[in-house]
Amino acid sequence: MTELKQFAENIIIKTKSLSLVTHLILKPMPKFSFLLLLLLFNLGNAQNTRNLWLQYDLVTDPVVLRTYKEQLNAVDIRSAALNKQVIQDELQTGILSMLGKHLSFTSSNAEVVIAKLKDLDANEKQQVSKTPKLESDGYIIKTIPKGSKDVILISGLSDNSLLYGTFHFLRLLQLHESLSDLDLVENPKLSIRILNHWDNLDRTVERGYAGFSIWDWHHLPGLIKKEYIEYARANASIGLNGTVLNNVNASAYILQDEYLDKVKALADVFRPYGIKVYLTARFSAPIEIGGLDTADPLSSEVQRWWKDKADEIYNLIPDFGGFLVKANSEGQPGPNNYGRSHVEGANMLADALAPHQGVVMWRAFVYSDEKPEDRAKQAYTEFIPFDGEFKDNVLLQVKNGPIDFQPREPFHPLFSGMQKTPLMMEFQITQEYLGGMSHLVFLPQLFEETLQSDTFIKGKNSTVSKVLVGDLSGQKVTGIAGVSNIGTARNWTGHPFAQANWFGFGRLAWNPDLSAKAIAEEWLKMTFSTDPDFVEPMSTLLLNSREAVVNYMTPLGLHHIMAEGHHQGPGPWVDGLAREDWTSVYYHKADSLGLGFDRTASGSDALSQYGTEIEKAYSKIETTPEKYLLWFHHVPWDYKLKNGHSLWYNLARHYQDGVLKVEDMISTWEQMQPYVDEYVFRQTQMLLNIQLKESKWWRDACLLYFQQFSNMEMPAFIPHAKHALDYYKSIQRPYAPGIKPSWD
Ligand SMILES: CO[C@H]1[C@H](O)[C@@H](O)[C@H](O)O[C@@H]1C(=O)O
Repeated sequence: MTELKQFAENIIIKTKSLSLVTHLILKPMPKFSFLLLLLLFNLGNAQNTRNLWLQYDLVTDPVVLRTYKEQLNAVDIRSAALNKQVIQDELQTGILSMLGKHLSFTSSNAEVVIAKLKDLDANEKQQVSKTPKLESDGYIIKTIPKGSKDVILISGLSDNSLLYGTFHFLRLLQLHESLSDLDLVENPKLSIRILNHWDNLDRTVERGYAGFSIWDWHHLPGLIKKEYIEYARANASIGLNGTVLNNVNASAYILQDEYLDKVKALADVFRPYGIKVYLTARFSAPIEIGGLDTADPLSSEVQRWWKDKADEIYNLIPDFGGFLVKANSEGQPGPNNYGRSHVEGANMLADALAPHQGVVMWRAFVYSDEKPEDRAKQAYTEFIPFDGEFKDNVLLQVKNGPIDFQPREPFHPLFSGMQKTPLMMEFQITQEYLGGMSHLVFLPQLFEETLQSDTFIKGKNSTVSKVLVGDLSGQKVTGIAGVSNIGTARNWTGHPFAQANWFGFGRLAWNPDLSAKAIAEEWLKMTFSTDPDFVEPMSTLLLNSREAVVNYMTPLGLHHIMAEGHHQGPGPWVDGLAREDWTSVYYHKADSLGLGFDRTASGSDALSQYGTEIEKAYSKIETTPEKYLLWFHHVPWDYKLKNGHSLWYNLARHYQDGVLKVEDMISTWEQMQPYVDEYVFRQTQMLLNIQLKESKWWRDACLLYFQQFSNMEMPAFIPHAKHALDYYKSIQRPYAPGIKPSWD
């Protein structure tokens, strides 16, 4: 009976969502109900992908399990009025699930003490007196002697710091790390760590591939869904502290009273998890919902309207974070509509929020209807003249690259150029240009590449990450935003591996210098298994996945050759059918001489926006890193790259390597069945096969399209090129004017 009970306990514990059920029914349960439960749930090796990285799997190594069980019996949560319950519940759920035992929460004899620095006793205070300075969200986890035994102290300055410390502590157990002699100090390097939801009020999600918006506006504020709590918990566990609820292509209605009540309900749910709510503000709201006939930022009635609106919001939500704004880009209204500048627009909103300590996150993604000579230059050209003119509570939110969330872009030149303005990074977690929910791409690799790029603004090693955290400019408000990939999909993100990108974004938001490798290992262990036979091959798979997608979509610096509108699948032959002048050649410039966009002084001169070191290095083909070659240069088809082969040969090689990498991913995954649940195994297997098909589609379509310009033989390693040709002919769309495919 004891064994059966243990067995049932383990299985039930594995279904984390049922841990409360376990709590209530295990002890008094008679024998037959165990069997019934087993039959009912028949859970086997059940990962519940809704639990994300908070699986809290039972520790299977008997030595580790025994040690943890001995070490953890009682916890003393001394402070944290606001989120004390959240901390206690998380510890109980985590420990019950991982160790199969209940913790008691008591002040006597506890092995773990969770308390703000000010609530420590004299002995504890003395033990931590030499710890480095803590920021408000920072924490320490330190083993200190107390009487005859060791106590683990989790401490910090604020309520939230204790929450973050608790999640870190639980992570140590998830990763099977030792709990002896702990001496950890963590400070977040960025103050605003935020998700941007591109969620519309009708619950569609712009560029969302994981179902509908999780915000059920219709039933709010009356119905508080469990998802809201799980969402906040997941974000808190990785250190995120804010969320913008609505799309940057905004509806003004979210600012109406009726919606603000709904927003308040969400803010109330998120507060104990340290998550602040922000909203996108539509610049023309004073007209659309305020009854004014202008939204001119210099009009006093418009200024009054925004001040009153801010007061109204803060009255409901005292810790409201502020506004995100997309202005004068892709048809959105903005100050330019009234002949005013971005600074005049942003500062007007900043004034309205300042009395409440709110911030304005003004987006630098300006993409005008006028055809610019080179879209990559536009944001820099428009914003540099305003450097230093924004109010203190304005941050300029800049996409990682100068075009638009491509599989690979050089960093945005505003990160080196705009030195007197607080800059926020904007990454896209949803995979708009990276295969939607069908492709497995581990984005922390992409994020790391941007964050560790050298801007050279204060000499070598002036990385983008240092710019962001304020080390180089001394900027006080700092931040990072990630465009969310979350939706109503049962596993939150559609592709089960897209959860890793949400997780990875959060971890990098806390510390932009973490390595993608460390993040991959953490996520795999927390989500699936700590077995090295799983973690090692799978982290290699994750870390190779980003280069695979770059290769089969846009190798060697190619960009924006995706199909028009939806951006899924290849479309080098057309971009914007309605715009004759914006046909394919705009981005890749393929012609009989070569391929690539000349952004040097002989071309659009976008390169000069990067400062002298980079300009000097990249102005010549020979000294430009090959990964950015076609971003900056128009390269002759027969130009010999470093390996001695022509551009054309190398292009084909990259496309083919991308496909081969996906084949490798499939064969690695086939070996992983024992470590993951059946459904996740099959789902990922099917998705990888779709990815393989689409990688070939990309390869064949792009190579065949470019071949008509290169006029060179398809290298022999490209299989079935002739079949692909038939396929391509069947899907091809109109060409750039004057260009005829060679097979016609
Ligand atoms: C929200 O609009 C998006 C648009 O869907 C997307 O295609 C482009 O990447 O960028 C825009 C932006 O970032 O504003």
